[in-house]
Amino acid sequence: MSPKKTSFPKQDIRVLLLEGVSQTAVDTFKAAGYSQIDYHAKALPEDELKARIAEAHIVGLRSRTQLTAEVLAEAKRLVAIGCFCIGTNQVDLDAAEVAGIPVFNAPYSNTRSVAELVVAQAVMLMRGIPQKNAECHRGGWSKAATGSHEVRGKTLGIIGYGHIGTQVGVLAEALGMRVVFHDIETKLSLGNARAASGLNDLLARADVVTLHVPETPATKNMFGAAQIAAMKRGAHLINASRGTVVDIDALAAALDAGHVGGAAVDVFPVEPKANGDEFLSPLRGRDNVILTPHIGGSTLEAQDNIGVEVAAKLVRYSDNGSTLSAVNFPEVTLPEHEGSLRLLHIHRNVPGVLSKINETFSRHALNIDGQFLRTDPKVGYVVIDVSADEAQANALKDELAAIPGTLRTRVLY
Ligand SMILES: NC(=O)C1=CN([C@@H]2O[C@H](COP(=O)(O)OP(=O)(O)OC[C@H]3O[C@@H](n4cnc5c(N)ncnc54)[C@H](O)[C@@H]3O)[C@@H](O)[C@H]2O)C=CC1
Ligand SMILES: O=C(O)C(=O)COP(=O)(O)O
Repeated sequence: MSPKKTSFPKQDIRVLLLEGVSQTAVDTFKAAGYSQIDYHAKALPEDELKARIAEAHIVGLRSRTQLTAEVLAEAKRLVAIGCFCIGTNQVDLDAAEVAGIPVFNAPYSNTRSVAELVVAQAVMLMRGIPQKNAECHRGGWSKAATGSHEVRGKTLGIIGYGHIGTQVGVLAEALGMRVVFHDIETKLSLGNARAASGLNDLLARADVVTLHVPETPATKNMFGAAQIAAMKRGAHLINASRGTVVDIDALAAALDAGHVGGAAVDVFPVEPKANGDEFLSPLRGRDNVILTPHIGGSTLEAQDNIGVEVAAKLVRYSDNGSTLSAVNFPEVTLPEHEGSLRLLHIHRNVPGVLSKINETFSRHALNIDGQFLRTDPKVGYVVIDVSADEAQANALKDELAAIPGTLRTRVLY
């Protein structure tokens, strides 16, 4: 990537990186000419987050930092947000959109890491290894096959058959498991996996149930006492999706009652804010539960790939205006604009804005080399490549900024 000049000099663009995102992200920004990088190994307390985000043009975070509407209200200069992970539920996506801020994530880079962990957990749970491990640590020794099973020939039920769920299915089939899945969308089955006829059908059949849905209003507490009761007695539950998806008290009760044979849980309704803070959960202290501190995607391979993927998307937006793969914003894929200046105009999607933009251009009688427009119900994003010098482009930018409904304007040289 060759450093390109933007209306706002690159050396003044401040990049705030939180939660110890990979060094590959820093390297990607630096290689693209961004030198002002404020790097933090941890999430920041809210007060400090507000103070730092007020100065930032680009922010990168993982799943812990909550970018609420209140925090975003402080982010007066912010042009883009990068979630260096898959989930984007920690960001108020609507508030970001109406502030004219696209949000990017890494939809694939850590999926394999989660899938490997989940399949390993299925094997461990079916063998009763968590209990045997705990017993040995206490000096116990109980060599027996009771309650210990191969996964071969057993049924894995996958709820949410997306990027992670499908990979879990493929790996599980390689171990000889039967795979059934449930999704709200019609999905192409990979291998011999089969769609269940509904969630209850899956629960009635599965020896191990694993959740891979995003956090949405519909998935909050979607796995409660009724769903747990519908599982086969002694079946195991794995949750590496989001902590809010499972009613954790209902799970604890079902484990105590022996209805659920074991569980592996990586995500929790409330997670400690920082390493070293106490982890509180009703699931603590049970030998048949594998507890992990939200590390499903935390492998060096995944983190390095995510660093490059998300930083490259942020650089591309900052340098070129492309919003390809933004999760909350009209998506525009843009060619390079050699020989033209590029004006970006983000506005509320209300009647009359486009005609005012076009009037502005016709007043200046400049040659338009390219025009790109995408809208969604809330926001319109117009990109105009124009043969103009810097002074003309800046004059145009000021006029565009004055159009009622404008959220943001930028010029890319
Ligand atoms: N533990 C960890 O460290 C990690 C956790 N995750 C979590 O895993 C989630 C899933 O990741 P991907 O597979 O990449 O997402 P994805 O978007 O590719 O797949 C999610 C699937 O769930 C389905 N779905 C949505 N609502 C549903 C519902 N109510 N019932 C059944 N299916 C439903 C969707 O149609 C989609 O097929 C992420 O959103 C994130 O929250 C992701 C990476 C790491
Ligand atoms: O990718 C996700 O959605 C995850 O849950 C991983 O989050 P993290 O980057 O480990 O904070």
